[in-house]
Amino acid sequence: MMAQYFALKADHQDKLVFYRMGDFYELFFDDAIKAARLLDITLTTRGSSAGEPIKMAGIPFHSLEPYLAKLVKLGESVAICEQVGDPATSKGPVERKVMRVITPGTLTDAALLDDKQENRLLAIRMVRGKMGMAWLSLASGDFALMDADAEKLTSELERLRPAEILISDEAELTLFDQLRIPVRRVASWQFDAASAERNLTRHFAVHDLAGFGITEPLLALGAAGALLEYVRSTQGGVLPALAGLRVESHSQFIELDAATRRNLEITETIRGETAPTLFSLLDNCATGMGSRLLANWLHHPLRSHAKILARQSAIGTLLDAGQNDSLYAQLREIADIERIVSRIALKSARPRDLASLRDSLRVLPDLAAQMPSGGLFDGLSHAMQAEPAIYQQLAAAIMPEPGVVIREGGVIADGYSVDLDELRAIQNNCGEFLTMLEARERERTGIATLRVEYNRVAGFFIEVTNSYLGQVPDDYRRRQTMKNAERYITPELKQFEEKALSANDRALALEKQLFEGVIESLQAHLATLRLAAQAVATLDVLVCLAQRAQLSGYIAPEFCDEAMLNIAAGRHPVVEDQIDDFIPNSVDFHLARKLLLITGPNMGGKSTYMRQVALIALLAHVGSYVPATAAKIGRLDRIFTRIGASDDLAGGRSTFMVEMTETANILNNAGEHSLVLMDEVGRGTSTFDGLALAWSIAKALIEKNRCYTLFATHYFELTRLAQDYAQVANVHLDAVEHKDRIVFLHAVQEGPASQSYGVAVASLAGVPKEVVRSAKRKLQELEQSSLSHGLQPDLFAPTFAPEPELQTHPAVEMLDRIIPDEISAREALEIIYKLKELI
Ligand SMILES: Nc1ncnc2c1ncn2[C@@H]1O[C@H](COP(=O)(O)OP(=O)(O)OP(=O)(O)O)[C@@H](O)[C@H]1O
Repeated sequence: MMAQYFALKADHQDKLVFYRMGDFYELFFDDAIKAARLLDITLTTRGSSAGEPIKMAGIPFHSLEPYLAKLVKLGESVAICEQVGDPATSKGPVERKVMRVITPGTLTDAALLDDKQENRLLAIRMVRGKMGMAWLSLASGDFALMDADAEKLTSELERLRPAEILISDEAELTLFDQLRIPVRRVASWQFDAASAERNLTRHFAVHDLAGFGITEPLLALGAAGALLEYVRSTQGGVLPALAGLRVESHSQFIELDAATRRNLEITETIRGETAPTLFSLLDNCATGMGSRLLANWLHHPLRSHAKILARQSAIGTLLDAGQNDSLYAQLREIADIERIVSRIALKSARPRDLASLRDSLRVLPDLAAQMPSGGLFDGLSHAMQAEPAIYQQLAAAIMPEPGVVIREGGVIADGYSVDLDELRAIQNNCGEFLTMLEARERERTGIATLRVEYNRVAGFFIEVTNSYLGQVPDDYRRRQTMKNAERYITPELKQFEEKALSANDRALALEKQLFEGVIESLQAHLATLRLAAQAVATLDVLVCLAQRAQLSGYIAPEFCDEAMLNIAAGRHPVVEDQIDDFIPNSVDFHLARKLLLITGPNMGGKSTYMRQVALIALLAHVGSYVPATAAKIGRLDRIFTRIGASDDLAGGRSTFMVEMTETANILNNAGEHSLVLMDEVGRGTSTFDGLALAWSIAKALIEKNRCYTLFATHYFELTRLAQDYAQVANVHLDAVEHKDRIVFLHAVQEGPASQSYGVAVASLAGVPKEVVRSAKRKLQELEQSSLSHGLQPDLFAPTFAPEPELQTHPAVEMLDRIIPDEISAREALEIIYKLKELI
């Protein structure tokens, strides 16, 4: 048996092998040690191998799923090895085979998947500063490719949040080893683009991939090849039918780098929790498909105004129609068609999947009829009217409430197959037949005590007590002799016995075959069903956004081509949901006003204000309504944020290093259509360093990047930038003393903050009066001296006075004029003397 185990394990070195032995799955050797630790199960030993006791740990077969769920969450992969031979008849160990391979990125099982999250497998191929990415969500069938610059790796990982990553065994691992995502290395030849292209054209049965938008060589094709090979290996050697192939490009979406996705707390808080986030606030979707699509939309704000407006006007239509509650109620009745369809494609759908699909398809025409018309809705309605034949077939084939597993039967509806009905009738009518036979035989033979019975040993028989043996007819064949009676069988009873005993087995086998037939016939409709699923998800998200717009008083933002970002009385969607009196604030950016320096006390609301601007811009580009009274937005291509101090200790970078890396990314990439949020940049280092950096960074953003910038700072000295640059404006948040407490006003006002709040806060916090008094005196002194010397004279003037024009040194000028090939050695020497004099 161990030899069999070693042979199987050899093919699954990097996975935990669950080896079925009777009612248990056992793990051996290192797998056992690991599983015992991860699953908190007992580690034992049994027998020995190479003189060492064999380490072993096991779990009962019926509690497999929760253990799998736990392992997959921890990023482990599992190969499940079942007994496929019959223990009763096999000589030596029962034949075993790996029947299922479960890896974090290739899950399709409803029990192991998170309803609200896409589960993606991502393959990456890096070549000289570029990377090709291919990702597939096996549970939804979404398959996409993209080429990008290799430096976008972190932001892409943050955007796609894969559950598992494949890289070539030659790739540099350092890029990935800090990740908490399981990374699997596969042979580099699997990343071959040419064979991937051939495989894909064959898979989709197309001449070339131009129809998918692939007209030139893509690095991502190689990644797709490795990805599909891996998927094939986890799915028993068969590649499931893929829904299609998309090629994404950065230019479609507003770019958000990794830090920005985290800082804006789109689907995860900075601390890694799932709420409160923008997604947790907005997600009131009726279906898991809707929730996943909403998360996807939030991470992929669109650049195309036309596409945004299509979504926005659909939300407007829903608001006008006022039927959101009833649409929502209908959507609640729809199952996760998207995932069911993928399980159908993988041929792993269960009976209840088909029942849920049938029940959902029944609702769809009503839903389509109830939906408003025009715009996006026409396409959605069309997609929802999946061919009625699919519903009819499922309705005819599947029982209203089918059994959980096909092996136990009770799945195929009565009336679907004559043969099955007959087999079932035999089982159901067994008792009736026996009573009827008994009555008839009693009458025929005149033996009143004749009995027709069944037991497991003898099967069916007619029992006649010894005293009546003389009356037994000729067609009775003796089957068994008892003490006081004889047991007989007749040809009729024999025939019945055969039918009855095998009816159950045959019915189960036939049900399985019919069920597989239904799954097979659905293969032709996968695309239609997927479109229907997408349409439901889209409607769900639109209804959800419309409901939020109504509930929280959001408005439709306007878009234009001028350079502007104007939000009137905007609110932070998440913060406003959590507190009672949120103070709305406006923002107004245009060509002549591109950087806002925000000053104000701690807790004044600076971060909230900045984030709300970014979140409103983001929501607007998702197509949603936004929390404001009016908004007008010009072209936007990227959103960057540098907010808060977050240590990346695991990554070995200090707070300040993280801050500067993020800042460098902004300075290198922000353009005039970008929105940049800078929160207290420079505070991670000494005051002078920090101030100097903050100043230069702000200057670069104004002069070079020319982006829309919200720049919050505690360095009051920076407010002077407004005097130097017309595009800079100071705004501030204020706090006032009220009785014995400090009240934050949270309203953004023009001009720099007054500096005195620090002392006021100190006083309110109970700092002794004499210290406060002395601080006030010192403050006055400092203010006086800065007034007489100009702001920050000794600190700043030397560093930040405009740098004098560089004058070229005469020696350099002279050198510049020399043409070395045209001078003699003697002239050269003379020149050296002259140069010497010039220095
Ligand atoms: N516009 C607002 N209306 C009402 N309350 C607000 C508003 N803005 C912020 N707040 C409240 O003030 C708290 C502090 O806000 P925020 O973190 O934005 O301050 P901050 O100025 O960035 O502070 P720090 O400088 O310490 O980071 C928030 O948690 C929120 O409760």
